[in-house]
Amino acid sequence: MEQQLPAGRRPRLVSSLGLGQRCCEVTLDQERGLLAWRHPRRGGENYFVPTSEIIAVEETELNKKQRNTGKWQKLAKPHAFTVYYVKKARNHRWWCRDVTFWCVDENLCNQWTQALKELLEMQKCRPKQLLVYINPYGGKRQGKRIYEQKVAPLFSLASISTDVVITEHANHAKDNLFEVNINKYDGVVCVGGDGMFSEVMHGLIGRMQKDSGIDQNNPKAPLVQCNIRIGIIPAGSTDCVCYSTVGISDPVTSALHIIVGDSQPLDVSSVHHNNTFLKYSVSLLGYGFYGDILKDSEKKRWMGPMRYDYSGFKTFLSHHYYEGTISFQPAKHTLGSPRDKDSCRTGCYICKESEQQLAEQQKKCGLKHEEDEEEWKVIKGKFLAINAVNMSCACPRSPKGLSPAAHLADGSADLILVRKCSRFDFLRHLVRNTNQDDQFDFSFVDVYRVKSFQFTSKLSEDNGSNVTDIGKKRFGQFCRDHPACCCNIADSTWNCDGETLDSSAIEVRVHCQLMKLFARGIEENCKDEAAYSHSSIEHLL
Ligand SMILES: CCCCCCCCCCCCC/C=C/[C@@H](O)[C@H](COP(=O)(O)O)NC(C)=O
Ligand SMILES: Nc1ncnc2c1ncn2[C@@H]1O[C@H](COP(=O)(O)OP(=O)(O)O)[C@@H](O)[C@H]1O
Ligand SMILES: [Ca+2]
Repeated sequence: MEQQLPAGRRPRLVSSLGLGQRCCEVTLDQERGLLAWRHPRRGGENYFVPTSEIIAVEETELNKKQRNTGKWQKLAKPHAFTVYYVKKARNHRWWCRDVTFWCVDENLCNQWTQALKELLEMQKCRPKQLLVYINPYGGKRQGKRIYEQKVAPLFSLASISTDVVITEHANHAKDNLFEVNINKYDGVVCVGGDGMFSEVMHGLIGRMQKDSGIDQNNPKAPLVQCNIRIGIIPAGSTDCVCYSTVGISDPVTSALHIIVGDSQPLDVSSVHHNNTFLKYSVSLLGYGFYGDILKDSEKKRWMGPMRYDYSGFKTFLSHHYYEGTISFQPAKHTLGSPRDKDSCRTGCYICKESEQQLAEQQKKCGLKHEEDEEEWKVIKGKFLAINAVNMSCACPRSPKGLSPAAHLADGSADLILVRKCSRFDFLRHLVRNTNQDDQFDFSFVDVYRVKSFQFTSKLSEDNGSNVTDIGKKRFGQFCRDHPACCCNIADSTWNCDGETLDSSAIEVRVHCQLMKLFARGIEENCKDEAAYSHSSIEHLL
């Protein structure tokens, strides 16, 4: 073994270790945090693992078969250690892989495990204690099984302790988050869909505001950032928040992002009606099409995730449009636009720029909210859908999302207005949400990047403040003068991250980076990475 100690640098371990039946050179560059080896078989394939992506290191006993076939078998009892690490596969999927190295020198083996364990200790962003909420009824009702079989073993491998709550009713997790000793935890994990995530987020953000004496009912209140990260183990029907922040909805991939302690800030919109707080939203706030789908699908929960296809088809055929006024403040602070060709990726410079602006603003005004005199744009019209998205809203049904260029943490939302058009045209727009074509390239679709907006339906304007009750009573009635015109005189419902809102008149404000997830955004495709790892290993070995 060779130890090089250039002045001011941490050592680098280079050893010839056993791997299976052969020998291979293994390098640990402690300064750069890289573990590398060349596989003696598999065509001499190079392996390159950043220590930030090592899950655990364990001393191991080689089993009898391994021992008997090893070339050192007759010399002495070998000593071995196993490294568990993240293996990146296609489509942003991560696996947990392991490799066992051995040698006859016990000291050498200890030196390796010590060095690796010390490097793992230095990863300060990794969680040690997590609070886990499982919705046993989300999606295909597999939440408990998914957690127990796929996630819990990984957490225990990574020495993470957990307190697990299996929810017994809706709002169980949210209410519980107001009572627990939250400072005990490095993060909260939710196992379920977007609705379950929304519940946990409301618990955490609400708890934060309560502890800081902030009144959530004040739409202008400067909210306190929530530094306890949330991890999402996807086990729901749409899993859009997970898919849009990780690139795939896969429980193992998400568990690994939690273990390595990733952090992804997220914009959160607050939704108010008449100075009353209604909800927060991180993904979709949808009126018209997506609101009607959700409302109809709630009655069909027994169908599982299929309910959205059924209700989607039904809602498409009904072709209702809604009249109303939407006013918004364009987001002038951010560098991007909704028609950009590039999308938000890990380390996104547009989101970083917003983070800097936020820090400067907080330095200047502390928690005080700056009075915002910026212009409002007003649009009146008949809409089939009004969608406000804080992130792309990519999900397995719509792989590039409802707004492919939306950013996770730039302090803005994309407001998509789909005006009244023919069924055929609307279908063309919908289909483009599911393929590579541009869903905004239609005369009846407008998209704006905004930092706040308000909506009032024509019905609320006509009836004054007690609109919601009237709207509810009239739901399902149609314009008497034109029975075939699909003009619905009732209101639609807002779909707020998979939950319905009780009011159609709403006031929405985007809060830049109000919370954080155990994620890193979507990574660029791995081709460049492979080239990088190849050159690095050439240099190392
Ligand atoms: C007739 C053809 C319809 C085609 C539509 C294709 C586009 C589908 C894009 C869906 C974007 C969903 C954004 C996320 C919404 C979730 O918050 C919400 C709740 O998800 P959950 O059930 O809690 O996982 N799901 C739905 C469908 O409203
Ligand atoms: N034990 C429970 N029983 C009934 N509803 C629950 C329970 N736990 C959570 N919920 C609620 O179920 C709703 C949907 O859950 P979610 O996990 O998002 O599944 P899905 O993606 O299928 O909609 C959430 O709004 C959540 O508040
Ligand atoms: Ca955003």
